[in-house]
Amino acid sequence: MAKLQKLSGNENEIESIESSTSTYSGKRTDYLQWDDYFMATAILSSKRSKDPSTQVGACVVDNHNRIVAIGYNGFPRNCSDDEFPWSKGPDKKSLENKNMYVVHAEANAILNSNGTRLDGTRLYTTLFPCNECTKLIIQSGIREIYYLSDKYGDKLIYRAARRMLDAVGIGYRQFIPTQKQIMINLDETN
Ligand SMILES: Nc1ccn([C@H]2C[C@H](O)[C@@H](COP(=O)(O)O)O2)c(=O)n1
Ligand SMILES: [Zn+2]
Repeated sequence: MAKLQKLSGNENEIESIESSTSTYSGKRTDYLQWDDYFMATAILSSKRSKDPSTQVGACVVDNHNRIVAIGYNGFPRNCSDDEFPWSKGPDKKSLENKNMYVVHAEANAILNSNGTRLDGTRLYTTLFPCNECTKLIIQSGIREIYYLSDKYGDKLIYRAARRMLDAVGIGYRQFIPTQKQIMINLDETN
């Protein structure tokens, strides 16, 4: 609980005000910080993914903190989630391997940007970008990457991704949220 102090009518007397959620001005203090908001948006977007093992979400933000693109991993438009495989099949090269078909979250976000230029923007993604998405990130002008997980970081394609990002000077940083949990009550009315 935050403890605020203000000078009362008697200038020597200090009045203590207990407040948990607002400042003296009345402003809420427990509002969502920008970075948490953008990563939470990426996480929310990942909830749309049908991938049973890894759901990824991505959110692109401009210099004015406006969200300009969002995406999650899924099959291309009109490739049915009920017909294409969501497993990895017998091996990497099998037609039954989802990776033959899935569009990654970061790629979908870039493709969903609706013609908005992405030069100078930041990418918030729940998983570190692979080499293919990194090529798109570089070409689209994204300048900074915040990621939550790097669970495949040792794999060759992710090492290639880092090599490209380092070469072109795109910064990447693991995101540490300021709050662990955000509750969303879809039934909420004010
Ligand atoms: N940066 C990334 C990495 C992977 N994805 C997608 C591709 C798959 O749908 C899933 C990974 O599946 P797993 O190998 O864990 O079974 O995540 C992505 O969108 N962005
Ligand atoms: Zn990718």
